[in-house]
Amino acid sequence: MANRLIGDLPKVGIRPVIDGREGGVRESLDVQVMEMAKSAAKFIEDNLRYASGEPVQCVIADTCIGGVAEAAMCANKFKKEGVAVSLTVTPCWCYGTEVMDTDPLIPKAVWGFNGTERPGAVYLAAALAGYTQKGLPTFGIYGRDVQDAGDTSIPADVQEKILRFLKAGLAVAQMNGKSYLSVGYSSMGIAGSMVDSNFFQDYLGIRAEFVDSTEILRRIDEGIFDESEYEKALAWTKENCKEGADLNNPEKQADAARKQHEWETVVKMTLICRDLMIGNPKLIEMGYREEGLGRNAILGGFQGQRQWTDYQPNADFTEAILNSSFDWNGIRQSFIFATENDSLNAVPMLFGHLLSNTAQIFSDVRTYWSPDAVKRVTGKELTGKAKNGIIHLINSGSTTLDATAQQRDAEGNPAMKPFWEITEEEAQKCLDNTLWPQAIREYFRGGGYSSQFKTEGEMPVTMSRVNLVKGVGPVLQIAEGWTVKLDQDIHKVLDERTNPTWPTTWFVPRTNDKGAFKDVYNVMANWGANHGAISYGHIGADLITLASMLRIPVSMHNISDNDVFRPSAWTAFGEEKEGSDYRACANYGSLYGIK
Ligand SMILES: C[C@H](O)[C@@H](O)[C@@H](O)C(=O)CO
Ligand SMILES: [Mn+2]
Repeated sequence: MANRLIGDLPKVGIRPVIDGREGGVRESLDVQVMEMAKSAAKFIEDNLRYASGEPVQCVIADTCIGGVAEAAMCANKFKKEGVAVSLTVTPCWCYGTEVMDTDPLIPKAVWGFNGTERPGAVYLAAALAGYTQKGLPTFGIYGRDVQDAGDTSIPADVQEKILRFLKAGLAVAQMNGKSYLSVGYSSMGIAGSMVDSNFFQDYLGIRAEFVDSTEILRRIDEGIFDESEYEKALAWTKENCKEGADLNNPEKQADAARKQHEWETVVKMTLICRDLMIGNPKLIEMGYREEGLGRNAILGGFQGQRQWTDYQPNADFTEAILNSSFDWNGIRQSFIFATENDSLNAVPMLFGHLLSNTAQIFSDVRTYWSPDAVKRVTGKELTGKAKNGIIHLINSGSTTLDATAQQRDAEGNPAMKPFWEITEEEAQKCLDNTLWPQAIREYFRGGGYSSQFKTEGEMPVTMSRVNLVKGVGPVLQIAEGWTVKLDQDIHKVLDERTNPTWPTTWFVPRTNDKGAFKDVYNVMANWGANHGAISYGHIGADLITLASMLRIPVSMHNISDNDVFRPSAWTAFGEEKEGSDYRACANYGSLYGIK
């Protein structure tokens, strides 16, 4: 397990704040306050991991913070230690603005212990008023039930909020300073593939890097890849990636020599795209230092259609393998690599990956199938979760093989797990449940191999998407729901009406009878673009928290109001949560934008 990007992993800073009155009050609290910080740190280190697998690291201030000097000492320590998210904790009254964390770029929360002997919760209210007055949005955490003064346990509702805040805060920190790698540029007029470097820079702290697709040809032609890894990768591919039926018209079918060439090319493309993203020390040894350094890319996309795919094998294999949690080198952290260079779908994939540590599905949000239409074309009824209609998620390339639903959670349910929990057998099953048919040459003149599978199980998932709206900026949409397994007869008829060489996921969003979630049809009708990013698990509430940190308003979601956790200042923008979110995001503006 290793962080493969340049830059240290961001740490969580814990700030124990205290009533600074020495000569009785402070002394009576010092131990308890520091204990609260230590128990928070232990809880965090035991429960959270970075996407690269390491346990999250905490740093605690050297002393409790009773006033501005100790606040400055703490800020100094945090800077040296690489703290990027801060959690202030206290069971007692402290001096609001005197002990605050004033770094505007660090996501921050204050946990005020709900006791009444020493009023932590009343400090919390004073502190949050100060943060709001100074334009430093901060999350307030305060347990529902009063605890006894000596109680060092963390109640469940507080635990949930701490984890939600930190997952989102660490996602903000992990992406900051990294790159989006655009291989090629705009694909078939898809607006999301007209990569907006100002959006990436201002909202995410990510630089957009552009590499023309000819660089891939150069590296293939000049042998700028690790030849020994290529041999290993090709042998592994031959053994583990079974070729599917060639559904091209006979006159369009490639001959065996061409097919062999295409396999070799797509394997080389995979190595090269990965090297472009994160570099490769082997290339440096080979004398290609510039290439070997890579581009520090935490996400990327491949234009493909059409200039590349009209001429060369498509990148479906490359994208699918990079987005999976395993390859010829074994089980590893998945990459985030969008097809059609749809950067606005790569971003929610990155959000999902950093929040859940799992591989992500990229898909066209292709068809809404009503129960009546399914009945008409198959003669059969949709049942179970699917009974009110389904959305067909399908696309060439990019869908992670983890989405075959061959991994199992602790209870034996289908799952997509963080890579360190995936077993060799599970990875093998994902591969065994995938075929690789030749690309349909009417679409892909240069050929290539698409992954073909269906998501064989019911899993909780969350679909999300960023859209850029002129005059507003980015907005995020979120739909929690489930993948569903259809009767094979229904699946076959519906799948064959589309492109049966591609991976299929049947999705049912959770509906609630109102607005965009009135029914399944309305979810599809309200989706802002042709693509969706689908993450394992119900992570909608985490996405909402993350979006608020990045000042990206959420335009559509089906999360219960009780789970919406945003900086306390949002309440000052009105009671109706969607409107207040837009106003708050507009007021604070992008996190990294220089105005
Ligand atoms: C082959 C086609 O051009 C597909 O790539 C197309 O349906 C899309 O995926 C559009 O996003
Ligand atoms: Mn597409």
